[in-house]
Amino acid sequence: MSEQTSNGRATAGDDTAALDLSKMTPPPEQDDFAHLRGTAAEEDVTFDKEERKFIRRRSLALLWKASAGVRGKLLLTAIAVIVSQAAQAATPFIAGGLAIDWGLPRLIDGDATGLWVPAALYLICAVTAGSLLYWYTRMTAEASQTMLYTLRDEVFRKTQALSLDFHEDYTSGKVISRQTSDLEALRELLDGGINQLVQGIMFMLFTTVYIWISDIRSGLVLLCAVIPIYFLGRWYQKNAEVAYRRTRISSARMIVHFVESMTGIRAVQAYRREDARSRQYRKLAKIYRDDMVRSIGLFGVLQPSLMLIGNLSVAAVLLWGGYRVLEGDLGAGLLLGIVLSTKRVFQPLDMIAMFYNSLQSATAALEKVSGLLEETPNVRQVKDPRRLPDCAGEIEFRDAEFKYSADGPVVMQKLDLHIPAGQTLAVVGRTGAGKSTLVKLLARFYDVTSGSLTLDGVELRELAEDDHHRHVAMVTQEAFLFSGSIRENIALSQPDATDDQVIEAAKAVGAHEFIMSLPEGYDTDVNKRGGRISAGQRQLVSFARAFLADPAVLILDEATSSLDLPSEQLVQQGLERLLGNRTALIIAHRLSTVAIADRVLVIDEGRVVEDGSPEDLIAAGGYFSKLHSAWSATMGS
Ligand SMILES: Nc1ncnc2c1ncn2[C@@H]1O[C@H](COP(=O)(O)OP(=O)(O)OP(=O)(O)O)[C@@H](O)[C@H]1O
Repeated sequence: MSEQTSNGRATAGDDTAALDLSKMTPPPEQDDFAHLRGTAAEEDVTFDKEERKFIRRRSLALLWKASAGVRGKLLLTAIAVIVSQAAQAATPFIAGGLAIDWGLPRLIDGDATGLWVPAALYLICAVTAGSLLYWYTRMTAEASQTMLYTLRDEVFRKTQALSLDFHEDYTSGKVISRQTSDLEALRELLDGGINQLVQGIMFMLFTTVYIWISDIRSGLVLLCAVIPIYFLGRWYQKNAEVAYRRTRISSARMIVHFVESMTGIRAVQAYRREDARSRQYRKLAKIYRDDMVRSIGLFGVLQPSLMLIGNLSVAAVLLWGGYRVLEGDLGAGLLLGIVLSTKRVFQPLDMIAMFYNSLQSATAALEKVSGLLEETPNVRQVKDPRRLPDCAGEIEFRDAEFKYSADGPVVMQKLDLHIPAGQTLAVVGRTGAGKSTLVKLLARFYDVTSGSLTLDGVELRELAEDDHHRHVAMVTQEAFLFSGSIRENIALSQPDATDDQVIEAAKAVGAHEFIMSLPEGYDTDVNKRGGRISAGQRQLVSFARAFLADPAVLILDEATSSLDLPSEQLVQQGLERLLGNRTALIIAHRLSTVAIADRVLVIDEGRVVEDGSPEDLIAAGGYFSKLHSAWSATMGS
């Protein structure tokens, strides 16, 4: 099917989807966590132990997969961080223990080694730490940006691939929130966080080791500090996990509301809903603000508490060490080194706490992103699809039934319908009758729930996706135009089309004249001033697009009253030229369209209630006959 209906669905054998977590999902009957799969539990805030484990595993699996191309780099970075931090942690001991206790007496005796040995060692450590810092900062940036690129790409690919039913529930606002604010939270973690963490831990580790080697009793003081730090960490983790999950949910709700208000700006302004929408937005923004304040508040407790523990430890080391210096048990230089190190050993805690903070935020974001990537499209291509190189356009529904969801109502009752190749079929019926559902099945936005639907005798769900794309095109009511020139918009279905082919298609549907009257003709940008075109002109561009695609079957969701009479006539002529001798299904809202149809199908409550030529149905005096009279009356005929 041509682009206009294409939702780029994923195929079963799609290997480019390296991060597609749905491939790891067991069949539902063997799945203990079916209720957490995909985006199902996205709005939940608390989980039991097993559920949390499952969600964490899924998030880590995603990170692991996203790191596939950069694991070597990450390992090298880790080694560089370790060496650099070891060098940096050694400097207070070179300045203290080595320079003062060992070097100074020698220097006083006139021995220059007392000066240059500590100086050279200090220089080596400083240069090593500095140059490695430069190198691993770059490496981390490269690795983290590569991972984010992979994730961004995958979120885009996945959301495009998911079937229409998913998007009808999930809304574009949520997708935008996943793609922007969630990935941004991850960026913060990957960009600086991990680096800081390894750096901090290593620095603390080496400094602690140096302190232990230099003086075991001061080391013991440090060990005591670990106990309150451990409990503080546990407390923070438990509370921050829930708090940050809440912020992801409230942030997504805020973005959804924003996107809806902006995409529906015409309706908002037409119905004067600006104030109401603003009020609602303010309410959601306030919830988000409060959630953020709560999570930052937790961090506000963590950070000063860590600082307090650090300062108390320094005081204890200084006090105890000072007494021992007085007793001649400890060198003054060494005490200086130990105190300096003890003070420094707690410095990275600040950084680690920050990391922990961004980790909690990123974990909550990762949970959502990994859930999205675990979703499976309902409409998929089978493993060995059937090919249909040439298509006449014969369509057959046999015993076909359809429900939008397993527990929902039957929207299309057992349908038997044969549409011979080349026939123009107008589908009419009251609102909610099931007209769009019928054509959506043919466009394969959904698969029939039972029975069969074939194109030239080939079951649609077995048909190769590209063949379906080529043979079936849908022109939607909205006639969506993408940013770019008119030429690009027409050539959307056939990017390799020559300029002559594009012009020929435009001429065929009667769009050439108005295009030539635009400031830059076919090169006019549809989103720029002067490039803005009317609803009828949009329809003509989309007809030209469909004409160029040259499908065997054309589906048309006809525009309703948005057209004035001259535009309607223009569009009508374009439509007739577009139809040619293709098979066409038109959801008809106009008398003129019904007049050119070979056959009319009246649908009511998911059933075909009338089926025949327009003349026969008018003569029969049923629903169509009444509709026809009503339409004729409004046309003044
Ligand atoms: N995505 C969906 N999920 C669940 N039910 C749906 C969905 N889309 C449509 N329906 C239901 O299916 C029925 C048929 O809808 P459909 O859109 O096919 O009607 P229609 O004849 O095209 O109406 P209209 O002329 O107003 O566009 C309606 O009862 C509608 O509520």
